[in-house]
Amino acid sequence: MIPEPVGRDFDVVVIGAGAAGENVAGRVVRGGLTAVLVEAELVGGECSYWACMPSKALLRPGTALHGAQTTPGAKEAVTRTLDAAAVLARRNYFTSNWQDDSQVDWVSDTGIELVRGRAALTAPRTVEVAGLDGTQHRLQARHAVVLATGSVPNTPPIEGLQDVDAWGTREATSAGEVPERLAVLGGGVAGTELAQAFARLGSSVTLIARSGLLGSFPEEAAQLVAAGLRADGVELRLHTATERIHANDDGTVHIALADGSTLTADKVLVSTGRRPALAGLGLEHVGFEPDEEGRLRLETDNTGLVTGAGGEGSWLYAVGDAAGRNLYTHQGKYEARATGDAIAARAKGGLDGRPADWSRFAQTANEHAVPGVVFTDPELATVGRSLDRARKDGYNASSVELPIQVAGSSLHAENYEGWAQLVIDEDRKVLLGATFAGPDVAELLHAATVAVVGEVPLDRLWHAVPSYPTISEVWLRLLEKYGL
Ligand SMILES: Cc1cc2nc3c(=O)[nH]c(=O)nc-3n(C[C@H](O)[C@H](O)[C@H](O)COP(=O)(O)OP(=O)(O)OC[C@H]3O[C@@H](n4cnc5c(N)ncnc54)[C@H](O)[C@@H]3O)c2cc1C
Ligand SMILES: NC(=O)c1ccc[n+]([C@@H]2O[C@H](COP(=O)([O-])OP(=O)(O)OC[C@H]3O[C@@H](n4cnc5c(N)ncnc54)[C@H](O)[C@@H]3O)[C@@H](O)[C@H]2O)c1
Repeated sequence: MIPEPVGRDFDVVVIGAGAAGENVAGRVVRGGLTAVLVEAELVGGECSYWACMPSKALLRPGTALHGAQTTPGAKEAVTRTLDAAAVLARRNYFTSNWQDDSQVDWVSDTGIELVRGRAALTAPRTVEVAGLDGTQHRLQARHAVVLATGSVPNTPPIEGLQDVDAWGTREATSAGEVPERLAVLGGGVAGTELAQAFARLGSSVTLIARSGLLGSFPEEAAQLVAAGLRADGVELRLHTATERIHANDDGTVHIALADGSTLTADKVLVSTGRRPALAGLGLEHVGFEPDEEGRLRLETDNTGLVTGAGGEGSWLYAVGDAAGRNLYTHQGKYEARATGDAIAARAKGGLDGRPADWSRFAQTANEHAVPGVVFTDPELATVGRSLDRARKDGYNASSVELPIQVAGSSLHAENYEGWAQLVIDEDRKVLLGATFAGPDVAELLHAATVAVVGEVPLDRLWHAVPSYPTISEVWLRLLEKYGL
């Protein structure tokens, strides 16, 4: 017999305790409301244990070593390759050995209630949880339910893939061993970063992508990353579909490509994109039906409020990967701050309808200034609109681009190669976007984000003098090339 659920009321029920869920719960509590977080796995979510933190921990030692190897005077001191065991151990440290105690402490210190279990909506404002300890919970939300359930990996329709013991990004980022031969399927951010990480740890890596590498980034920038991977021995099989995969008797994997070639690997990593984790959440009980492909999609307004949810008033929100706009931790946390503040304000009657752009309740940066960094070596950092996107969005846009060749870059590393681009709104003379590629350019990005968000006029940006001799001097060269 299924026991009667334990019923409790909260102002806000947040499903999913990843970065986005934690932040939305934190904001509503700060706003004077009560909140419960429901988590089926580890408090902290994908980023802490199987995504950002472990992947960057795997990449950073290789970047540091390569930095020394490209700096005469230091390179003579480098006599060995990476210590893979030490890198994996440091990665374990950064995932807290997949223990969530410190994040659980934060939740409790913040005054948020935690329920461990799998949650689903059974009616508007009603969430039932199958507790991991066997308890059934019925959580009633007075003001809002927030979906912060993250995303799940896409599985490409490749014959035989289901029968192979392939890695997803979870298995790759938590790997205990470095495979001798690794085949990576997918040329997006995850595939590119992990291909380089494992190549530098000693794997012989082949990356197979049905289109180009990092196809959503400017071509010149992506080419620098491709050159970096090739220099590390990664074989790039671009514009090549994968037709069939099967496991050999000796445990290796045979991969047949559409161009007729084949390869054998000890492990296959599938990193072919992700989609919002919305299945099994009971959304059919509150008015949503899957599309013809069986997938659920939610539309949200600029506060994260889901449009079209059944029941009285505005009560269903989605943030982070679950909202499906920008699959980045920092942007999910940004959405969570705005959504949490909007829920608290609405609960007190302090916010009616759609907030003004750039108000604290609106996720306006989602439309204009999303930053992203590909943590390969060289790095690729971009914010805002590409030239193409800007023109498609109706802007009278131009661009200016340059190789990064300033005193700061030549001091930074021998044969420093980089590329930078600004995208400019010709009508308002402000920045719409910026891209930098090159060793250690990630930290250049926030200056560009500030300029895009602040809509700083170019003739004022001219007065933002980059220190000499830093790589940031490329800003000056770009503005000079533009005509200032
Ligand atoms: C390999 C890799 C590397 C990445 N690196 C970066 C990076 O360097 N920088 C960056 O900004 N982004 C990076 N990302 C993206 C980043 O990981 C995600 O954008 C981020 O984790 C999303 O946070 P979230 O809180 O929305 O979802 P998640 O972190 O996925 O959290 C969702 C939580 O909800 C829980 N949950 C789901 N369904 C239920 C349910 N029904 N009941 C209860 N709990 C539930 C899950 O267990 C999970 O803990 C990377 C992604 C990958 C795959
Ligand atoms: N540094 C970071 O911030 C970082 C790092 C890793 C991942 N992420 C996030 O995680 C998300 C997932 O990363 P990802 O690299 O898996 O996704 P992605 O969308 O960046 O790349 C997916 C790749 O898989 C390919 N692909 C898709 N379907 C395919 C199919 N059927 N067959 C073959 N190839 C196929 C695409 O062409 C693309 O190259 C991204 O949206 C990204 O925002 C961020």
